[in-house]
Amino acid sequence: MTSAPDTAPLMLFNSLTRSLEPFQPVHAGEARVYSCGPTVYNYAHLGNMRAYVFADTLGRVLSFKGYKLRHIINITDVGHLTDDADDGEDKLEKAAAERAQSIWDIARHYTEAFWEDVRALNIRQPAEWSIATDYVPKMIEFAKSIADRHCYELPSGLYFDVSTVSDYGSLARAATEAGEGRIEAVEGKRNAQDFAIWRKTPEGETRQMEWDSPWGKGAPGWHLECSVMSEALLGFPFDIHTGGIDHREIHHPNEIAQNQAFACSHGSGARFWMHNNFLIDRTGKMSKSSGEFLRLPLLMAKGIHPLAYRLMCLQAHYRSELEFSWDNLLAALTRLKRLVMAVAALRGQAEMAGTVEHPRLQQLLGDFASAVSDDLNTAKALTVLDDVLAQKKVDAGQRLAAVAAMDAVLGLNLLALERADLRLRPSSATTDEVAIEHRLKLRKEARADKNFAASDALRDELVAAGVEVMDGDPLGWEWRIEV
Ligand SMILES: Nc1ncnc2c1ncn2[C@@H]1O[C@H](COP(=O)(O)OP(=O)(O)OP(=O)(O)O)[C@@H](O)[C@H]1O
Ligand SMILES: [Zn+2]
Repeated sequence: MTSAPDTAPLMLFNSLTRSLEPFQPVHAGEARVYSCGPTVYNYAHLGNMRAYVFADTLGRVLSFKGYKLRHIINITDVGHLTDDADDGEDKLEKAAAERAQSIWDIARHYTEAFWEDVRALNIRQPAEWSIATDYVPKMIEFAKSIADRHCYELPSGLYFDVSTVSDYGSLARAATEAGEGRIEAVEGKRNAQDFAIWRKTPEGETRQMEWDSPWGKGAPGWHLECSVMSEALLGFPFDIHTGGIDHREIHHPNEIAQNQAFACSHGSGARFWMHNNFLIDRTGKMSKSSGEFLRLPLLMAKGIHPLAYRLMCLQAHYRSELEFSWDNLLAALTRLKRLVMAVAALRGQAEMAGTVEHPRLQQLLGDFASAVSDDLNTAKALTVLDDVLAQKKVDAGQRLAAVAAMDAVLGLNLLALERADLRLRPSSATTDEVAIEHRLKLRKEARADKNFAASDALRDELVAAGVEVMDGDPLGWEWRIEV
């Protein structure tokens, strides 16, 4: 392994100022990052996972730049309504009622499914997964401390008065104009954008999840949760708060308002607010509410390795919309296979990673560092990796060291994967590895006997079972992926 000759300052796009700013840590040598986590009422779709590939890449870049990373991702198991503003029902209560199941079972099931996707995408474990329901007592304390000066009570809950903080909604920019009408008209609200930080259980009803509070039985508001967990685990101000770009409009402005109220001397609570753009498909933003949506396990069932999706994300800039298409994904899979084969070949040539001394490689490491330091330009960084692999004349051990340093940022697991690991069996396949190897052996014998009719028939059988025979390729065969 080696450290990069890295002099480029880390520039990150701050949604607060809509500009690139140099990263200066609040605590010397450390980077504290909070990412809004999934609402666990359903499976995460590929779009949701883009948000965590982005947050993970950011964390990896911060580690690469030498900061000691403390990353928190929360799990929202209460409080997120079917509309991001104050409209609708709690997403988890709704799912539980529809399926006649306990909320706790639903939350556990989807949390575990989410964690599987996280592992499959080689997203590093955060320092903590903070579970919202574990923090309710702290949420009540937080709300109590700001209630007198910033909140008022209505029959439906405790509301935050957004006129009590300066510049409410400046993160969203358009919030004031778009604000009217985007929020359920609750009788007695002082401003259209005021939001519930505590929702009382309506008289005569019981909720599966409810807690006692000074404002009666009820549940916390979603925005309150992230303010409280980020403060409790990272302290105000911390360095970077991340989320999908939809959060720039309501959720994060509301978090900021609460943070301002709680700790007025620390501004918005975080120095940087960073947002990934959407994964879209032909119908627009991929979302759970839209019924059919793509999940990572579906890709795997089709025989596509999950890291091909990670690579597809890295090929685009996190602030650009990324259109999902099977062609795009299959192209990423092909690129991943090439990378894996090239690195496996290097591993075959070098016993172990050496130290990067070759000037060309040092220069490429510098280019890589500049690319990722330029607001996480992973697309460019990937082309630098290609360049390293193309330096056929340079010592393999040194190249391997450079690849290792780069893959620590890209997270493609290039030092461990073999091309055969990418050969995922599609669930539609009607044969297995043992039967395939057996047929290939028979086919080899038939060819040795010059029995080409038999050899062709065996090949056709394999094709019919979803297997491509690759004469001349060391791997010998591959699953055919039909999408
Ligand atoms: N299509 C998308 N592309 C990229 N990020 C997304 C997309 N949709 C949601 N996100 C982000 O995914 C993260 C997790 O979102 P969450 O689980 O709260 O989803 P949701 O809002 O309940 O569902 P929906 O997918 O219907 O919007 C958030 O940071 C959110 O901004
Ligand atoms: Zn949040």
